[in-house]
Amino acid sequence: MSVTVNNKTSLNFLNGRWIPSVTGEIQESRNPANSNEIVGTVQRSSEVDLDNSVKAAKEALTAWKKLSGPERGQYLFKVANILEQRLDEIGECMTKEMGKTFPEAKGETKRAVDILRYFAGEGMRKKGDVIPSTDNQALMYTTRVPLGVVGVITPWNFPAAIPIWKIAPALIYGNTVVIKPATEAAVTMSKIIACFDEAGLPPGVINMVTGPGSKVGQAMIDHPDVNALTFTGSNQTGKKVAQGALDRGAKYQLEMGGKNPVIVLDDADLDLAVEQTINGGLRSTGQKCTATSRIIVQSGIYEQFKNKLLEKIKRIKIGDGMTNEVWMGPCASENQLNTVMSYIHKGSEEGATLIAGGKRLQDNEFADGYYVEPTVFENVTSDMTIAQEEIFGPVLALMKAETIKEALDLANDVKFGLSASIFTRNIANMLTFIDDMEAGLVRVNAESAGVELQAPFGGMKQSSSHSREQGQAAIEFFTSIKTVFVK
Ligand SMILES: NC(=O)C1=CN([C@@H]2O[C@H](COP(=O)(O)OP(=O)(O)OC[C@H]3O[C@@H](n4cnc5c(N)ncnc54)[C@H](O)[C@@H]3O)[C@@H](O)[C@H]2O)C=CC1
Ligand SMILES: O=C(O)CCC(=O)C(=O)O
Repeated sequence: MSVTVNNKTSLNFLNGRWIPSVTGEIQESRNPANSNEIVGTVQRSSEVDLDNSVKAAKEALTAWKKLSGPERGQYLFKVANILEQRLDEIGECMTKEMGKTFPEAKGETKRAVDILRYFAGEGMRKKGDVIPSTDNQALMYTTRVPLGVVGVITPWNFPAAIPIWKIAPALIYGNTVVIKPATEAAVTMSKIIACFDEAGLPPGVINMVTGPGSKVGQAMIDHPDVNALTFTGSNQTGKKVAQGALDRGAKYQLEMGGKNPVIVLDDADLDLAVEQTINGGLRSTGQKCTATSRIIVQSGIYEQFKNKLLEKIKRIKIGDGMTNEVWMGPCASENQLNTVMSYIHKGSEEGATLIAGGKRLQDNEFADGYYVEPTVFENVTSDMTIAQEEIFGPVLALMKAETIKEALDLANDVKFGLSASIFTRNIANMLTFIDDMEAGLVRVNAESAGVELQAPFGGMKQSSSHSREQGQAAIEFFTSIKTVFVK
């Protein structure tokens, strides 16, 4: 098989200039649908590059934070307009780089445009309150100030939306930014950063350094001039971010894993429940932190639900996300494929019953990609690894419950608490679920994934650092409150 190479090498973006890493090293980004295709190359940077970018961000801070909110907003509107003109180009790059289907990739890029516009508008909104003082001759009020240099560490599963929902609020509230994107999505990120460059943001306001998390990411965690860190990714890395930030008193925010349940009760609309379970569990090849991974079904409709689910899963078209009819693409990388396969083996070893899928696809058009069949287990018990750990792949675990109480006990019996949904027509059951489900995002008669940019997003338990991102919640992380007393 011949190797297709896109010769374009993406550079780091530092102080308003595109420059190579001081290491002189580069790293390939390959298409997970066809590993012979090199999508681009990115800089394999070092701690020195990171340090240089933080210096640039620090220097740019004074002038950037002195601009008015509406002035900063104008820059973000410009970025949004440029990005909007490139939905196809960036969507295609995303599909080729990490495998999600083109409609999903383009939709996500459009979401990034909307996020930019939302936060651009925030520049016009109030950032404080007048509070009555006990002294009737005094004026007391709150205002908000930026944190300084914000370090952004992002994963590969949402290459546009996640970086933008961190960068846009950071910038609008007057911070400057250094981003270290996941290497698996770094070519896409550099195309997005090009939109900031073309919008003419002052040099140093936004900087991008690509490279290994263990070097560049760790250097960002440890850097004394990075005032705050915002992270999305695995729990393992999240803990390192938190510990490092705590050690030096930096502010931090983490969004991490999920083990999200769907509860299907006897009175549910079964067709809707099946459709939404598949959307929530298998879209993006199950690589969302809000993806459905456990399906807890009430015993009265268990067999009926299972049969409908299996019937529908059989019809899923798998393949290269750039092909029109394809519904599910490959895993994002060989590493991720191996992780998913190891969980599938573990599921069988621990006694769950494999009732659909379970294999890597390697014949014909799948030969050079990281494809895995949509997989369903039943007879899954809560003590099994596949019922407890985040798999991040197209693997569903069916569990049976007699009552809503039992279903909720199972649903809550994990260390995570990101998202959850229930299918029922009974309002009392809906309200019980809304009250008792330990998750930051609870959804009724809708899939477990589905984040809206204007609403707070974040998890309970070990899914997050208990903070929220997006919507009005973003100001809480990206600013510091000052209480002012004037007499
Ligand atoms: N909650 C979510 O949205 C995501 C969860 N994951 C979970 O994590 C698993 C592993 O995926 P990875 O890509 O390896 O996640 P990861 O947590 O290693 O990577 C996320 C980001 O952190 C960076 N990073 C890695 N090590 C670092 C360190 N020591 N210091 C600072 N930054 C560091 C990476 O380069 C990347 O930019 C997945 O199988 C999935 O379960 C992965 C991506 C997103
Ligand atoms: O934005 C979304 O649709 C989901 C976000 C998510 O699942 C993730 O961060 O992995």
